[in-house]
Amino acid sequence: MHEPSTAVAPAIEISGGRLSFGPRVLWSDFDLSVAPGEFVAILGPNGSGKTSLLRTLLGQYQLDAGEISIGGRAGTSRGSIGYIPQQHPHDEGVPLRGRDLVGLGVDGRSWGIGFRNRKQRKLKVDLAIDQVDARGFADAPLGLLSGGEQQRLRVAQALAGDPVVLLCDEPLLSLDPANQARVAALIDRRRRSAGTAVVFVTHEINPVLPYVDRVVYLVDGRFRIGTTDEVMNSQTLSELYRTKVDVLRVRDRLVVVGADEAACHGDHGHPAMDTETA
Ligand SMILES: Nc1ncnc2c1ncn2[C@@H]1O[C@H](COP(=O)(O)OP(=O)(O)OP(=O)(O)O)[C@@H](O)[C@H]1O
Repeated sequence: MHEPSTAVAPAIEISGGRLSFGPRVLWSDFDLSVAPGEFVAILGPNGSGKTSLLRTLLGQYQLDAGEISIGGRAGTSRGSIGYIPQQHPHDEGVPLRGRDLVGLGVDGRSWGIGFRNRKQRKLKVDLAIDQVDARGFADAPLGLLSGGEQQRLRVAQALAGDPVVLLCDEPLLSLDPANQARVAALIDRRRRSAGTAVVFVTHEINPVLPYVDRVVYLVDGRFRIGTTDEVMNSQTLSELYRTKVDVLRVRDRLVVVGADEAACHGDHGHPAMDTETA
């Protein structure tokens, strides 16, 4: 497991956080401190508030109560956060090259238009492209690239601004297993080399299992935060889902049995995790 540093300010600190929409409280009394370089997976059934947690960190949703700081500074500051969305293929007609997409991540950091800054901008873009091994296709039109190639460029875009925190919203969805492994490894490499804290929303923990330091598991207003072993066990998930859930380790994968049914029959309305088919 990655050893988080204790000497520096947390990359993310949420204390006493509460978020609700009308009468629905997604979570309250939520305390989470994420160290630089730490990899935190956010799990839970559909509608449990995973994306809303990311949106709160992005400053798009305001807490009803509690406080957030990023990199030791109160509030959320867009410049210190990188964001990787779900994989959505770009249309073939999109008039952007991969390099242009990555450049948008650099421009978010307010580079000027002078000659020197143009040169620095190009260096930054090249570096980000190299970090995801995308030099071979970065100049091709985005719409002609595979889903995995596009997603690697989105990782580069999110990292181009040297963020303190990298927020990932199911970035492996609809990628094939080889590309899932590749994108997950890229994110892991970055947090180890640059101390970027990673908050990774996912329905499927297995592709990131080797990298996860801690899990935040949300179910219907309840949550548990701990190491993978502390959270991903039969007792803890049965308590969270309020029904019998079994967590089995099969080779190097986790198989969760019973959570899908619990989510379908509970208030959540949709299946929870697809690890049963893992
Ligand atoms: N802006 C909003 N206004 C009202 N309700 C919202 C808003 N954003 C989210 N919600 C509600 O909050 C709940 C949690 O949504 P959220 O998208 O965070 O869940 P999730 O765990 O990410 O789900 P999924 O796995 O389906 O992506 C849902 O019931 C959703 O309808």
